Formats: sequence, C-alpha cells, structure tokens
Amino acid sequence: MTSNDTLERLAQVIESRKGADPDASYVARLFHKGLDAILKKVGEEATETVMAAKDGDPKKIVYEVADLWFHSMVALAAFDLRPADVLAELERREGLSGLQEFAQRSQRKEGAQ
Ligand SMILES: N=c1c2ncn([C@@H]3O[C@H](COP(=O)(O)OP(=O)(O)OP(=O)(O)O)[C@@H](O)[C@H]3O)c2ncn1[C@@H]1O[C@H](COP(=O)(O)O)[C@@H](O)[C@H]1O
Repeated sequence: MTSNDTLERLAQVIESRKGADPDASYVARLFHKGLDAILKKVGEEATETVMAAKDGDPKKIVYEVADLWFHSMVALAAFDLRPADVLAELERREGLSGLQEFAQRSQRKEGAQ
C-alpha cells in the first residue's frame, strides 16, 4: 500500500461526505458550514504546525501536519480538486531547483513589463 493510496482513500471519504448529515460526520459538518469555516481550520492548523515546530517535539509536529493535510484536503475537495492534482504539480516540479524556478519567474515578470 502506498501513501498515495492513503490520500486517495481519504479523498474518497471526504467526497462522500458532501451533502451527508452534519450531525453524523465532522467533514459533512465542515462542508455544511461552508468555505470560510474550512479555510479557518486550514489557517488554525497551519498555526498549530508552526507552534509544534517551535516546540521541536517530533510527535506533535507529525500530529499537527496530519491535521493540516487533512483540512487542506477538505479545502481541495470544496473546489472539486483531489490529492492527485497536487501530486501532479509536485511531479511537474521534480528536478527543477526552487532557485531556477524563481529565476524563470522573475524573467517572465520582466518580459511582461
Ligand atoms: N483525518 C481526519 C481528521 N483529522 C482531524 N480531524 C478532526 O478535526 C477536528 C478539529 O481538530 P482541532 O485540532 O481543531 O481540535 P478541536 O477538537 O477543535 O480542539 P482544539 O485542538 O481546538 O483543542 C477534530 O475534531 C479532529 O477529530 C479529523 N476528522 C476526520 N478525519 C478523517 O476523515 C474521515 C471522515 O470523518 P467524518 O466525516 O467525521 O466521518 C475519518 O474517517 C478520518 O479518516
């Protein structure tokens, strides 16, 4: 079993919660509350990840990043996007140095001016 399978399985569960009973499911409740509530959770979990990293406790960091990934996946689902879309973008970037990509972006900006 690969980690891609885990993400895809979770994405399917998240998708199945659209329109489900908000009293029976946390994800259904988030969808029911709407995009602002979902994005608020993403922001909170990002902050909690930073705090865990500042504490330097590896277990806490993994726990908070799991919360962040999970809520980010709910946000993706709100836009009918899937983990495969993000993985495809990461694959596209594979082997392209961040510095190289930044230089290309700067050149494009200069060309546009
Ligand atoms: N991976 C998760 C997952 N990660 C975190 N959470 C929930 O996210 C909620 C918010 O987390 P917070 O850190 O904000 O905790 P909190 O309870 O608000 O409390 P504080 O941290 O503020 O003190 C908690 O209730 C967690 O249980 C999750 N809820 C669901 N899933 C997955 O989603 C599936 C569907 O869940 P349901 O829709 O509830 O059936 C589950 O089977 C899981 O696989």
